[in-house]
Amino acid sequence: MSYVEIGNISKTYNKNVHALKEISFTIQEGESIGILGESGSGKSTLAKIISGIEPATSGTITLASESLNRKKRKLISSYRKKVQMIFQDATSALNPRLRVEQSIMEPLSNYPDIIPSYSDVSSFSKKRREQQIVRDLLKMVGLKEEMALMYPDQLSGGQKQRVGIARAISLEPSLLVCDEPTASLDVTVQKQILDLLKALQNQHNMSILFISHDVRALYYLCSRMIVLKNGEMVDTFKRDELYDEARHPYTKSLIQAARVS
Ligand SMILES: Nc1ncnc2c1ncn2[C@@H]1O[C@H](COP(=O)(O)OP(=O)(O)OP(=O)(O)O)[C@@H](O)[C@H]1O
Repeated sequence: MSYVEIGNISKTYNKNVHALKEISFTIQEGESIGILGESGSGKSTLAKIISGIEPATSGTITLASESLNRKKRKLISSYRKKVQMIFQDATSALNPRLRVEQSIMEPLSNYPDIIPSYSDVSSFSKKRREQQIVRDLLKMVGLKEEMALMYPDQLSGGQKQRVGIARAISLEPSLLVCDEPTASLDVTVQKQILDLLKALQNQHNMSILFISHDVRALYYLCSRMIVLKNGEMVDTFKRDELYDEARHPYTKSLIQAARVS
């Protein structure tokens, strides 16, 4: 059975904007799936629905055989712990008044019972435990320990995105939803972030849903891709089928656009 099952998800805004129409697909444990589509195709809407941030108008989401039932707060809370999201704009995703260490600890403070498996902290006092967890997470995302005390405006775009990733993986999610996390970064930093996501995915056997309009980023990271156009799923294929003749004309036009840009 698939780890995540998305069944006929539709989303309508203001009664007449059909942002998503009957989207269905599955994600296996440890798999990285790419969602490709131009601006307005429904990518962010899908990301928010799968992350549990926004409700779908209709359809179902199942994670490890458990349905996302938005009417039951306990289920929503357990779902949100397992599915974390990182955003395109790392600056607005971080509270400017919080130090890096506070931002990183924020999600874990909502789940005080969790002792993360990446830190051996069970016998520590609360303060020492938090310091050690922050230290371990900073290391995992390739940031120096000293950065724990900095504020977001003292960090580069790539460093902020790494802090966002540290926050997101702090709860050891099974699924990480990444909504264009590299779009506002320069090319070399983009590659570093993609490499970081790849490494974390391998270390933690995490599934990744990576949303982008950048065919090259998806090709680099994802083993399977889904193409959205005007809220509809028009194509789906494995990574090595990207350049096949059988691709939907819309997919071909996105590939062509990536070649010339
Ligand atoms: N809160 C909202 N209220 C009304 N319409 C919305 C809302 N959010 C999104 N939409 C509409 O839904 C459609 C899909 O938007 P969405 O942001 O999901 O696209 P996208 O593929 O992520 O675009 P981009 O790449 O530009 O971020 C668009 O027509 C958009 O205007």
